[in-house]
Amino acid sequence: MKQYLDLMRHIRDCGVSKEDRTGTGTRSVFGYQMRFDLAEGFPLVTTKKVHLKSIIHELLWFIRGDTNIRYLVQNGVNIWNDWPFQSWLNQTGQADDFPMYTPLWREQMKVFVERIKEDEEFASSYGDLGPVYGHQWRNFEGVDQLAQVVEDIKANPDSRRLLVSAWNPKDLPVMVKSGLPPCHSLFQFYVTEGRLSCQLYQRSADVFLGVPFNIASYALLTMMVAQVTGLKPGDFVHTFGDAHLYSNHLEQVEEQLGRQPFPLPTMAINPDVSDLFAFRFEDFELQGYQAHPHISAPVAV
Ligand SMILES: Nc1nc(=O)c2c([nH]1)NC[C@@H]1CN(c3ccc(C(=O)N[C@@H](CCC(=O)O)C(=O)O)cc3)CN21
Ligand SMILES: O=c1ccn([C@H]2C[C@H](O)[C@@H](COP(=O)(O)O)O2)c(=O)[nH]1
Repeated sequence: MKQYLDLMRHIRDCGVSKEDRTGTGTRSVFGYQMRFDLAEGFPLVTTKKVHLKSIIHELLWFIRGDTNIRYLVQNGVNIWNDWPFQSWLNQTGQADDFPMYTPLWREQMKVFVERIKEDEEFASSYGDLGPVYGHQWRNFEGVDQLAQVVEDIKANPDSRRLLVSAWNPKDLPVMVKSGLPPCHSLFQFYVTEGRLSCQLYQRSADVFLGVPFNIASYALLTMMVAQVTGLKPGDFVHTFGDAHLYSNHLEQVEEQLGRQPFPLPTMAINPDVSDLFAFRFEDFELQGYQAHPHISAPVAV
């Protein structure tokens, strides 16, 4: 994963200091590109341990067209909880009693997550993130973009129009209110010599926390779409708008840059699945993943 370490080093050395919505402060560059040949292994960061389970469940959740955190928390994935939790505290007048990230806040988060798991009605009132990725991929103003692009790849592999957009300007105001406007905003497929490549445009990237997830997620999506269209996985090209390191991640970045990457693992996918919408968690097996210990960092909200 030299590409990823190079990106972190590039931002550290060439980035400029930039304020941001969360008030945390960043070092940032505008415009950058990485490329991963999926035949060389599965691009999961090895210089810190990355929790792949969350990535697979999140991707399956997007593909289902789901936008409620209930599926995620029922599968032990907690990466999307902060936003609905905080918004529940705000809506129910509890925000002052549970200041963000205090031990009390964390305790109350557990209460919230348990209710999401157990109480379907509560989950539908407070667990929904609004029309985020899953919604736009499967139902962008009534269009199932994901089903359509799979059919288009099969029928017309030379097409230069194989795009899926999560960026729906009409839905932006409501996304801003109940979650976040999409960071991985648009992706395009490309077929040549029996190989399927995918390029993602990511408008905004938290390079330490979010990007290892984003790379693995799109690499996996590319492999899945390749399998169901009878192609071999090609390159995953990752293009960035505002690529940043949060100022409270800089020590963690140094620690990671001091580590030697391990060889990439491989991803085995159940070869019997031929429908993109039929994949289950059990269909994926990561093999030979060797990684340095996990490094934790606060997520900017
Ligand atoms: N500031 C910010 N960065 C992000 O990466 C991000 C957002 N906001 N908002 C929406 C989603 C949610 N994503 C997240 C949220 C949390 C983690 C996180 O805390 N990761 C830890 C633990 C992961 C685990 O529980 O397995 C990590 O060390 O990677 C990662 C990505 C990516 N996105
Ligand atoms: O998949 C994701 C989702 C989010 N992020 C990061 C990028 C930014 O740091 C924040 C979003 O804040 P905005 O002000 O809306 O840009 O989340 C990511 O890296 N990957």
